[in-house]
Order: sequence, then C-alpha cells, then structure tokens
Amino acid sequence: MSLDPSPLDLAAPGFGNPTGPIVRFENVGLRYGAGREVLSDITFKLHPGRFYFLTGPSGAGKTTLLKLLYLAQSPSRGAISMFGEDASVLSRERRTELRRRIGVVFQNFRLVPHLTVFDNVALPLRLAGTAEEELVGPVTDMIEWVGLSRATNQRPSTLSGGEQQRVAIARAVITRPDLLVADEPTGNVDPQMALRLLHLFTAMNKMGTTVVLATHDSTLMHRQGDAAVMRLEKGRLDDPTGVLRNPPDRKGMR
Ligand SMILES: Nc1ncnc2c1ncn2[C@@H]1O[C@H](COP(=O)(O)OP(=O)(O)OP(=O)(O)O)[C@@H](O)[C@H]1O
Repeated sequence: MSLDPSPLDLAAPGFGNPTGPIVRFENVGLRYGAGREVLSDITFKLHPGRFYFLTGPSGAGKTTLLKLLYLAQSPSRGAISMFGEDASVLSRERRTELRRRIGVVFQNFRLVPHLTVFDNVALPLRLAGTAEEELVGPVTDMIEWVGLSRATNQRPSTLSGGEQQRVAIARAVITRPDLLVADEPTGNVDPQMALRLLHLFTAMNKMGTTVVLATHDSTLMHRQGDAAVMRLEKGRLDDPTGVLRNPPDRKGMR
C-alpha cells in the first residue's frame, strides 16, 4: 500500500488552515429526548493540523461527541463553534457547506453496496457538483493511494474488511477535508490492518488535516505518541495529556 502523499495536492484549498482553533466546545451538554445527559460540561478546542484520539469505555459518549463534531447532532446546551462559526445559527445551506469540510469514517464502513469502489470514492465529489472529467484523475489517484487500484471496478461486498475501510477512508478524504473524524475505524479489522489504516490517518494528518479518531485500541494510541488523548468517562471529558486547552507548539504544525 502506498503512503506517498504525492497524489494529493498539498496546495488544494482547505488544507492546513493556519489560524486559531478549528473547533471550540464550551460547556456542551447533550441529552437524547427527556433522558439523562449523555455528555456534560464538555469544553475543549481542536487546533489545526493536530491528531487527537478520543477514547473511553463503551457508552461513555464517544459516538455522540463525534456526531456533534460532524454536525449530525445539535447540543442540548452550551456552545459549539466550527471553523470559527457558531454552529447553533447555521442555515441548512451553510451547515452543508461546513459539513463538506469534514470527512467521516465509520467502524462499519457504510459504503454504498451497489456502487463500485470508484463510484463510492467519487460520490462526495459528484454530490458537490464536480464535473466527471475533473474527478476521474483525483479519484484514480486516491484509490491508488490506499492501495486498491486493482479493485477499482469491484463492489464492496467482494472486498475484505480492511479493504472496505480503505475505500471508506478514500471517500472521506477525497474532498480534502480540514477535519477528519473516525469512529472506531479499526474495530472490524485485524491488528496488522489496523496499523495500516492508522498510517493512512497519519499521512493525512501530516498533510495538514486535523484528525479525531475514536478508539479503544491502546496499541494504536501508543503508536501515535505525539497525539492528544481525549478521554470520556460517563459523558465527561478528561484530558490526560493536558493539551486540549493549551496545546504545546508542535514541530511542523502549520
Ligand atoms: N439515539 C440515541 N437515543 C438515546 N440514547 C442514545 C442514543 N445514542 C446513544 N445513546 C446513549 O448515549 C450514551 C452514549 O452512547 P455513545 O454511543 O455515544 O457511546 P460510545 O462511547 O460511543 O459507546 P461505544 O464505545 O459502545 O460505541 C449511551 O448510554 C447510549 O445508550
């Protein structure tokens, strides 16, 4: 599998916004319906170009926090700012525009079963209105980057779990998102493939994308030693590395 970032255009718009935090949560709380709060008093900032792990026991609220991050859920209280904009006042159109700056990868891939690998990866560009002649090159390069050129015309069901997840990652980053959010992306693959997938996230991060990766896998977190770790316990955020509020300067951070 190639990890050479060269197929990706480093000068593409949206990469490596150097100014200020790209996400701010201020005393955010969330309850589903009339139930108890599943997230309480969540305050943090995400800085551009950094790599964050989100961890914590099952039911702690990781998926819920990620849904807030990719604008699929609104908080019950508190304030969220995404790319400098107050998330509570976004029009539907503006929300969609901001959402395009966020790539999402799920544990269970969520590929479209009747589409080929090429068409799955091309989907976000087509939805954004990119002309067919303009998308063929980038999609082909992206599929090569995740090491699946030979499977370009296959359907997801003919691929292994690790291969399907690589397609899902390619689809999530084809639009060059500023923020890449992944919910247990290595949960359905063997440890060796988990490391290969981590390398893809790391490569994207090195090109300037902020990554938030939810995982239970401590091996992955040890592999990525300079990442910040956000730990959720019963809906509250702990900050074991002490970097969420005041991140240290990071070598090479833009
Ligand atoms: N749509 C929903 N309606 C009601 N309660 C929900 C909903 N989604 C999640 N919850 C509850 O919110 C809490 C947090 O769930 P969440 O899925 O965010 O945790 P998690 O840390 O991602 O867990 P896991 O590691 O098992 O995926 C749990 O108590 C869960 O039952």
